[in-house]
Amino acid sequence: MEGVDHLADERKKAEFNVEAMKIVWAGSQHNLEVSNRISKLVADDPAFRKDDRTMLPRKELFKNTLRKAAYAWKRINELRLSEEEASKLRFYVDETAYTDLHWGMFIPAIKGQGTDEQQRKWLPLAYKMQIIGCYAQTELGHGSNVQGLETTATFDPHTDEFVIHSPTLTSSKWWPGGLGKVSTHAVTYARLIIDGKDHGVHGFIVQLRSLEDHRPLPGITVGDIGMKFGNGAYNTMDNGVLRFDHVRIPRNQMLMKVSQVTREGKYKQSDVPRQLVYGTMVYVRQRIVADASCYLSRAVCIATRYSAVRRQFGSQNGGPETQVIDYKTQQSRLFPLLASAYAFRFVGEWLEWLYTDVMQRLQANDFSTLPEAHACTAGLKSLTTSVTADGIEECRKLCGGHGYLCTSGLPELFAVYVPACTYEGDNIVLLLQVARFLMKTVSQIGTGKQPVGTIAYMGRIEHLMQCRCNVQRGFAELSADLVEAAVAHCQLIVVSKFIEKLQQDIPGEGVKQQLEALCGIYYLSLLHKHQGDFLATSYLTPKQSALANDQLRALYSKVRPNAIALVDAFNYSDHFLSSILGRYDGNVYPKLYEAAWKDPLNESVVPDGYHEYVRPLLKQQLHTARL
Ligand SMILES: CCCCCCCCCCCCCCCCCC(=O)SCCNC(=O)CCNC(=O)[C@H](O)C(C)(C)COP(=O)(O)OP(=O)(O)OC[C@H]1O[C@@H](n2cnc3c(N)ncnc32)[C@H](O)[C@@H]1OP(=O)(O)O
Ligand SMILES: Cc1cc2nc3c(=O)[nH]c(=O)nc-3n(C[C@H](O)[C@H](O)[C@H](O)COP(=O)(O)OP(=O)(O)OC[C@H]3O[C@@H](n4cnc5c(N)ncnc54)[C@H](O)[C@@H]3O)c2cc1C
Repeated sequence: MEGVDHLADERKKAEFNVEAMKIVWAGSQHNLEVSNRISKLVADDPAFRKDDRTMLPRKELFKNTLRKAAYAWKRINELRLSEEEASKLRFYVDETAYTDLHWGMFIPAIKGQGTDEQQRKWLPLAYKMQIIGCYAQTELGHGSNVQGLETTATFDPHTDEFVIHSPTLTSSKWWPGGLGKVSTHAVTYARLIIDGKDHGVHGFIVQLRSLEDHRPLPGITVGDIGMKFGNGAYNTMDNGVLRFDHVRIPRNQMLMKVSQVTREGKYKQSDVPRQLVYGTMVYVRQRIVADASCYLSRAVCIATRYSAVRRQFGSQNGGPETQVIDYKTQQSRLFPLLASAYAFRFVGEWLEWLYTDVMQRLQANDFSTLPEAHACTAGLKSLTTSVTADGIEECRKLCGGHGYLCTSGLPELFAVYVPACTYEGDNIVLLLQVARFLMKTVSQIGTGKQPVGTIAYMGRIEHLMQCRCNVQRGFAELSADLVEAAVAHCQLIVVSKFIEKLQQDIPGEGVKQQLEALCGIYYLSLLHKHQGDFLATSYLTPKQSALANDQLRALYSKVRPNAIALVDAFNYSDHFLSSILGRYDGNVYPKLYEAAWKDPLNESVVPDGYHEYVRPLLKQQLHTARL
């Protein structure tokens, strides 16, 4: 029935102040107010409709994305939205687009690696979208191994230019989002060659297309790399291929904050670590961690609401069947994901703080925390995206058969999210970076250097102090185990940041108690999952392990009556969730039934193709039957 809240009884069970929890989730009262206002703006505007996305053919889908991006930009200007509001608007429009790379990577790359003069020249154009940019690093032959990139930028002292060239097929740029059909410019990563000497990979601003007719400039071959996984999903993005045939750009289009090339062709390195060339990746990894909780919470919200609506078995004396959320097996799969969504929210907040702190230190030429920032952003990006991608798939299974329908919202959510495990650094490659950082720390403990920050605990582990380890020896051989150690290190960061959050003043009746329960579920479910390791290393006795498991089950019971309210606190509109199973009012069955009839296949009773392909078969059977 329309207008009836089928989850009303569930909402009445809540033992905490949901409005106060919304503030905790949003980060502040201000953030909540902005989110409410902007999400309503988007949801109320039919131009931002997205329920047809999985049905559109690629060309139509892509054109539709261009239309939405242009319309969003128009609204941002008409309403004079602040940068914060504009990025919220793009978030609620909820459609991956070339603008993600323009705002998320092209502009940050110029800000982070361009000189003041370069920023003054390029940023105003980019901010007004008078040029549109992408981040062209990955090639057909190399993505993870950035030092292995093959595109060249050769300095020509006669003309004071760089010649950008793709010497091999494998040097073709391959994957950059926004490149395929839209970008006019790209921050392009290429090997700097001066006088025959290779100075490694550097960033260059290269114009790709005419600002008049959008055709590729001479020497440029550019296009889209083709359909990707899933319907709708990431196919709204024009991931591209790009080749350069001796394309000339002025010398001042090399991004020169980290290193410079003079008019005479001298290569100069600033007094800053070379790794700052990778700075944009560190920034985006941090953003991806901050976003992981949004994707996971969205899937968890759908699965939790539907689990309260869905009933299977257990009817007593003709009464209603059991809500599937009451099965302990459902709880043991769902509640750790609910807890992870909150945990990732808080670690994301902390990482944002860490990143800001590192940037401030860099301004003051203090590079001491850069290795930790790299390890934390790389490791947490890997951990949170892996758990989130697996978690979305688990939520689909938690919704049974209906979870497989596109109208559940889960298939597209998974398809759009799962590449996060690969882009911005393959998750295993990133964990190997964390492992390297940990091994380096161990090797330094023996020399008396006291670890600080997220690795301070290593200084308190007795047997590590006796370790004498060489970072390279045995690293490759033991890399699979080291990756496990890196994951455990990142899990520890997440747990400790959750606990630190609980030490803060958290207003609102019952809010802190719910967060304490979720924190317990987060670490006890990890402990349960890895109990073999804890038992094998004698960090736990079998008795302690059993007690921990009892405690975990008790926490599931504690969270159960609050589950719906805990996902309501994410504050997602039905428009944003885009899921019949996750509807706020729980009115699932009539809406599923209604939606089926809207499928294009049901536009005619007899399908296209019947007369060519089905009818002849039936006729043949009639003929055979008569024989
Ligand atoms: C729809 C969903 C959206 C989510 C929304 C998010 C919102 C944001 C908006 C933006 C949207 C973006 C969407 C995403 C698009 C994807 C874009 C890409 O994939 S772009 C392409 C992304 N591509 C990739 O991510 C490629 C991944 N590969 C790499 O990053 C590198 O090749 C490498 C790190 C693996 C190795 O590098 P190599 O040079 O061989 O280095 P060595 O191993 O030899 O180590 C030498 C030393 O360097 C140190 N160090 C290393 N890195 C850093 C750092 N960053 N810093 C500091 N230090 C660093 C290292 O610790 C070591 O130190 P030490 O021990 O000597 O003291
Ligand atoms: C949707 C999407 C959007 C993207 N957007 C952009 C973009 O805007 N700009 C851009 O420049 N790039 C972009 N990329 C490219 C992306 O950054 C790379 O695909 C990513 O960095 C992984 O690199 P790869 O493809 O070379 O993987 P590979 O390195 O070839 O990985 C293949 C396998 O090898 C393993 N492996 C690799 N190296 C090691 C090692 N040292 N030790 C152990 N195992 C290893 C990996 O774990 C993986 O299992 C995008 C990719 C995708 C999927």
